[in-house]
Amino acid sequence: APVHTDLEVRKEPPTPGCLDVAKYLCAVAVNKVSNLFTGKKGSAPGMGSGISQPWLNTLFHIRPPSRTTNRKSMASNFSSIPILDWSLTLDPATRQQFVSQLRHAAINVGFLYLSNSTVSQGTVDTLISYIPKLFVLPQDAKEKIRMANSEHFLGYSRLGAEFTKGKTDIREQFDFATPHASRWKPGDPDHYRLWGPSQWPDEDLIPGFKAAMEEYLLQVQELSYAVAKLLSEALGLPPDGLSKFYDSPELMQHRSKIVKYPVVDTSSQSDQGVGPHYDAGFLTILLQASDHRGLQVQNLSGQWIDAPPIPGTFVINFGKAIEFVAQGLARATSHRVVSPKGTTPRYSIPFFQNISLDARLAESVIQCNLLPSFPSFPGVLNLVLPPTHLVPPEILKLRELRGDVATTESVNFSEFDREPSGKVNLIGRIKSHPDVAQRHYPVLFAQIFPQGLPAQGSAY
Ligand SMILES: O=C(O)CCC(=O)C(=O)O
Ligand SMILES: [Fe+2]
Repeated sequence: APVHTDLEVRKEPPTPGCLDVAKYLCAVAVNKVSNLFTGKKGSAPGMGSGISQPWLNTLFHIRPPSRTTNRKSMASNFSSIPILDWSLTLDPATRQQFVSQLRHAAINVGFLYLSNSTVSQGTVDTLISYIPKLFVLPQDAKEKIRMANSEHFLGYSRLGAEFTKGKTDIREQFDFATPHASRWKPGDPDHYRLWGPSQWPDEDLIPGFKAAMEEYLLQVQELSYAVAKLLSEALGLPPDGLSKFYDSPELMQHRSKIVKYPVVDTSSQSDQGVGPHYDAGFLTILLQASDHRGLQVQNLSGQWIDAPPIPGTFVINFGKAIEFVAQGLARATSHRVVSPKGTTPRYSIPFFQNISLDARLAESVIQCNLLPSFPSFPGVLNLVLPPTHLVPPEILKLRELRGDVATTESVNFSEFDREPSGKVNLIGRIKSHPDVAQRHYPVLFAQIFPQGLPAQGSAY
């Protein structure tokens, strides 16, 4: 598979000339004025303006987060994951304390535990009680809802179907998502087909499971929006500062999966539950659904730190999309799962909060880079650009205090600098599940896998 490293994609673009700058500003102005007439929400044009993205990167000093070896001391390096108490958010006297802790976790760790969240423990316990029943369903009942049936990449993946970094991931899983009717119609881009209905196991084989999972997804979805508001404040923005990246709730779909990591015996050559990777979106909310260690998180200098299950908590981590729009201030942290030892499997339920399929992240970075460069022409600029910074410069400075981050083995979701979010996610899904892609997205499949179907997909 043509897997790019972050460094490979960041080739030096040609230096733009005055004419190019003028061309860009004209394109922005036309876009802005046409938005006034069409009533569309304003956004600076990027790829759509006929100007290449690498060049926009140079023009507006877009600097994707660096992942080179350490140059500075790691004063803030971490050896454990902070635990944040959601009940602090309920009292105006302590809310700001939570926001500060969230800021620290987002900038310096990229992971946190959340206790006392809004998700009911009863809902969690009910869902956990279904997990063993789900995996002992007869194999033909599982295959009936296999992912290959679904252009939305939802459904069952048998053990060993994926790999990361050239090695098989030893896990079995069911992908489900929040309810959604596909918006795609002929002529729409392929990535609109990414979201659509889940495939559920037969109700009479596992009565009540669908309702339990849907209730869980609903509550975790609510929590994810509430966390995004606080994260926005932690990044120095108003509570709704990230809301432009989401469509209205009925147009959004968020994805989750129920994962089983079987025990591998000591003679096994591999204990890779899932190999090192980043998550894609803004937030992942993970339920560790059994009492097994296995999740590990890479700290700033590249050491693997355990994130053991803590009863009554969720693990929250940040994905490549938020790292990109926050210009590396919030970290997408590399993580992996090591297979459990002992006699019982490890279970987990990650929930991946999506952003709008149409969100073009590079454009929000352009806006916040351009404004401080031309402080003396605010009137003119207000005409051509929305007067919003994404992350205020004084908060962005905290990135420098953190220092650089060690090189990691994780490589994925590097296309946010040029593709809409939906396309980036679709590419990730195609690489993870090439058999599904070959069936439902033959053109993109052929671009990504010109040699044909690889033996396995690479789990993202
Ligand atoms: O199972 C876990 O604890 C984490 C899984 C994970 O990182 C993922 O599927 O993206
Ligand atoms: Fe992950």
